[in-house]
Amino acid sequence: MKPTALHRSRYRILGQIGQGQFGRVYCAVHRQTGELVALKDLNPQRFPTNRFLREFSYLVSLRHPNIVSCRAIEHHAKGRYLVMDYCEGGTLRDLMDAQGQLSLGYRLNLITDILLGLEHAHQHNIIHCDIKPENILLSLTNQGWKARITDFGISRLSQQGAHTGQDGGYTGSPAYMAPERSYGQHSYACDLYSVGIIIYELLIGERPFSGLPGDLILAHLNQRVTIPDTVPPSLRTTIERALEKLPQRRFASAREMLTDIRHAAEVLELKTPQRVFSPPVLLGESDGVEILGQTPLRDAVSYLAVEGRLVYLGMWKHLSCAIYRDFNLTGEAIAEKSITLTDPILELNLRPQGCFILTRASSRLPVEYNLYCWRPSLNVAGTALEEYQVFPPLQARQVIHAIDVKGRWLALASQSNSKDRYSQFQLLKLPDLSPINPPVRSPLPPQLLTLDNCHGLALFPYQYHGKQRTYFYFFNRRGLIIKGFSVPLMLFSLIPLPDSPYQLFGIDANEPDIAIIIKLKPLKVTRIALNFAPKFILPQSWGYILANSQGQMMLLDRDGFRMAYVNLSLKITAMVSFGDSKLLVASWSKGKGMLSKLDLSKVIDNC
Ligand SMILES: Nc1ncnc2c1ncn2[C@@H]1O[C@H](COP(=O)(O)OP(=O)(O)OP(=O)(O)O)[C@@H](O)[C@H]1O
Repeated sequence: MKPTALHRSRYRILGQIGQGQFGRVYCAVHRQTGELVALKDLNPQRFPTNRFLREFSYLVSLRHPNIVSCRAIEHHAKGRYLVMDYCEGGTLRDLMDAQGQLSLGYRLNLITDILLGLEHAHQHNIIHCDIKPENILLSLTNQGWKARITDFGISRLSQQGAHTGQDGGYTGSPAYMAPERSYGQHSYACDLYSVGIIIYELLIGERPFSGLPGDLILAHLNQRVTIPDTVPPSLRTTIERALEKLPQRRFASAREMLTDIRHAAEVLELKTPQRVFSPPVLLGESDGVEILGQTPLRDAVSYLAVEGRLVYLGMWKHLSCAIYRDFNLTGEAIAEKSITLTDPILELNLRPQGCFILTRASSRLPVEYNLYCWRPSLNVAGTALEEYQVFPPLQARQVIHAIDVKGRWLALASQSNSKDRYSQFQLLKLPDLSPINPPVRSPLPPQLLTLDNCHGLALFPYQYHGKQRTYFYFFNRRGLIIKGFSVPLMLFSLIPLPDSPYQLFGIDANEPDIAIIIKLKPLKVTRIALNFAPKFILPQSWGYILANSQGQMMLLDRDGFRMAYVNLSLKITAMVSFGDSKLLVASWSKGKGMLSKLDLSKVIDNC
């Protein structure tokens, strides 16, 4: 249940991100500035005031890019929140668990971030006492992830010295706990030991010791750390020194450990900035793709769309619709209809009313956009019929549009003149195009998209002073624009998942072989390394089909985990999915075209 007092607060809650021992954590956006924050709801019954004040006092005194800062306390009817910087990438644990293999340089960058944050805390006499991947959050930057330390709930001031029993039982995590912690000693070296375990885990893929808490404590005290030969020698010595049993034998400070890591990176000739991920290992060609049928094509098809048993094929100014016997598109088409438009096709959108076609006449001035709705059908006698609607022309230099999922309204941003980067943004009722709201002046968004039948999204990617961000503005069906938030990425086009439209998929414009999944409520960003830059992105109920024009195809599940890599060996010009696991692929090679009907179910079942 959302806390009611927040409705009147400066923040609008986007969703719950997590649940700690002491209360829930929400992702919220500042209503005026669009800044994202995490609101940590600290239940006064479960979170003692002394612990709350301790965490708060530590956090406000620590201002560093690698520490999650606390900005304020927000009081509400049932308690209080810590207002904190929001980290959209989740925890380091999430990144370690994700399938994408982080490049070595990038893993060292993350360690560097943690040590920079720790150095700052130690300079303020604060020992964190619970460094572990779950307490390292990730913020998105133009260069990738930035690691930031959080959760100073059991931290201590270094002057507090060695004593036990004041933590109320919150003594840290045994897997990352330095040996001396088990007999109540705290020093900066404890935190460096925990970083040593994280390095071990990041490089080797598992922790040096495992077992129940008691076994772990004994292992930290007595067991030798064995480091596999795969670890480069320069990093082996770093780990050995960080994991020394005696604190005085470890690095003297976070700065010293940092220098050591940087030296190791130099020895290994790891250049910065590093790619985030190593290219994924190809999963091999799959012979699981079944060809259900192939039909020759006369032209190179640029648009393909399927609605029930209707298949639309678009090329230049021509659109044809093949009508099949059933939804599996079995056999040959039983009827066909086609139209030739005055101008080239720019976009096709299937809605319950039919196929909305946007064309652009750039050879005439002023440039004219035309919207049509075309609906072929079959009568009981088996004759193909058609209904056709032409909307009034839109004269503008550039038009960006999105049609509501039920085809009841159209969001339109039109720019009349190239010197003016602003556009008129308006919602129009369909089918008569009567205005819903007076036009609003806004920069021209490269993409408008509808999320559900009441809400849409406008994307505004910007670049200034070398920094890049994409702003998300939401609008409702009455044309009211709600300022959203921004992410430090250049995104020009996002695709919603059909049954979960608040999950968007896109490609980082700066790294075209990195896919981005953005969950909007609450905001969570995932980056996925691909083997290629996809040209075709087909969202499915189970995940995503990605392909390039050379026929390389990758299947991802809904969270971006790689399921399969397939080489279709086709020069693809257009593709569309139908059913839950079937594809229609239009290809063109050496003057010959082919429409292939493929079944991916075996590939999907094998994943
Ligand atoms: N500033 C933040 N930005 C983004 N996500 C956050 C932020 N703070 C916390 N979270 C998310 O909320 C979850 C819960 O965090 P919280 O700090 O309350 O609990 P915890 O670390 O799991 O446990 P504990 O109660 O022991 O501190 C975390 O796992 C993390 O994913």
